[in-house]
Amino acid sequence: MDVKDGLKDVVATETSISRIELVDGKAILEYRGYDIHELAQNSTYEEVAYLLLFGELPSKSELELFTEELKERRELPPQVVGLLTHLSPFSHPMVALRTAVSYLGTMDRNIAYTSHEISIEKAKNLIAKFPTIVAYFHRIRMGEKLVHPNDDLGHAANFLYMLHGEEPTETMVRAMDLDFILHADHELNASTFAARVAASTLADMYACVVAATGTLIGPLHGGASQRVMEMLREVALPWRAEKYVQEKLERGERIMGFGHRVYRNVMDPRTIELKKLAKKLSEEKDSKWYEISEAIEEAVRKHKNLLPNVDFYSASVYANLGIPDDLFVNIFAIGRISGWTAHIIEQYENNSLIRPRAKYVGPKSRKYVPLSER
Ligand SMILES: CC(=O)SCCNC(=O)CCNC(=O)[C@H](O)C(C)(C)COP(=O)(O)OP(=O)(O)OC[C@H]1O[C@@H](n2cnc3c(N)ncnc32)[C@H](O)[C@@H]1OP(=O)(O)O
Ligand SMILES: O=C([O-])CC(=O)C(=O)O
Repeated sequence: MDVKDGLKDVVATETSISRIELVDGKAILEYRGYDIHELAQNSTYEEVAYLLLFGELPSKSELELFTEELKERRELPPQVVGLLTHLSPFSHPMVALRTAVSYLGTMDRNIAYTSHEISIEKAKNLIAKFPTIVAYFHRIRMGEKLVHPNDDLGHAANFLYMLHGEEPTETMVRAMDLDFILHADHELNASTFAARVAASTLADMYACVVAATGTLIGPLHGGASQRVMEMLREVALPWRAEKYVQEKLERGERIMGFGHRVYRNVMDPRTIELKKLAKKLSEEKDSKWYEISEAIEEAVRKHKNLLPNVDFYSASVYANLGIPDDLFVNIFAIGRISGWTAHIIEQYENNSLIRPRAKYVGPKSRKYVPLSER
């Protein structure tokens, strides 16, 4: 039996949602056939979420309808708000998010149905409610009054408004929107795979999304950006980056926000966009985080020849958007929920139970010893 540790390079399914291809030392990332750089430049998160769910870019009227539908679904049932107020304020916001998702499932009479129409309804509901859950939990734990969704604002602007309690600037809105677009999908990453494993048993969509959120929080996946921010704070000054990196590598420790299972020695196309965004925000807000990030990037390239991944420059972007460190992974989830739900639907519609084999390496054929003789 051949074992592929971590399923490295194993092609486990077919998908028409996103494509990653490495060509001549460059990476291509496309959502439904559209290049990520073009989407980053021209699109909005609502449009990208529609594209991921339905496979095509929406017409003007389709986009207007979809945007309206999301707005109508933003508010949380009072029971979910009640749940959030009962959680420990010390709970990680990602744990609160997955708990709220699970609770939403208890309120859905159609929970067990996996038909296309019903699944699309659930997906719209989750995409619309994710920002509200995150913003509400944050305000509740801080002892602040809830700021309800504002129908005059788009998805990204409304999230920042609910979080901070004031309307964000044009630059902040564009930055948040772009960040959501860049995080919306990424082929068979660990959290999407977890969602698809759950979906392959025909488990309900809430269960699949709980599996995905539970997987994203890990520091080797979406949880890395929070650790990147801890590192930026620890380094504190750009000139200290090189020594910090060198010593960390000498101790055999990993530098968070670097390395990638698929983009090995190839720049993640999202990092290119996020770095530009981080630079732009640093010019308008605090330049410190970007400058430290650049110094760390240079040092890691020099001492380990590793490239930054999507989580690296996200950290300085979020810091300049006034987002607390422990909400970083939730921001990732707000973007990724469209991709997760699209993958869950794709799995339901072309399903085969995901159940690989394991090579057994423990002791074999042992004789049972009665308790009294042990
Ligand atoms: C959204 C996302 O999920 S993006 C990834 C976010 N995660 C992180 O940023 C955490 C830090 N990065 C990592 O731990 C890894 O790069 C992963 C988990 C992302 C990918 O890991 P894998 O594909 O399994 O690569 P693997 O762990 O085999 O590493 C290959 C080599 O690079 C090294 N390496 C990989 N990433 C790092 C890192 N961040 N810091 C230091 N060394 C690293 C490994 O030590 C190993 O070196 P060696 O060959 O000298 O032993
Ligand atoms: O694809 C991966 O392994 C991790 C990643 O970059 C993502 O989920 O965005």
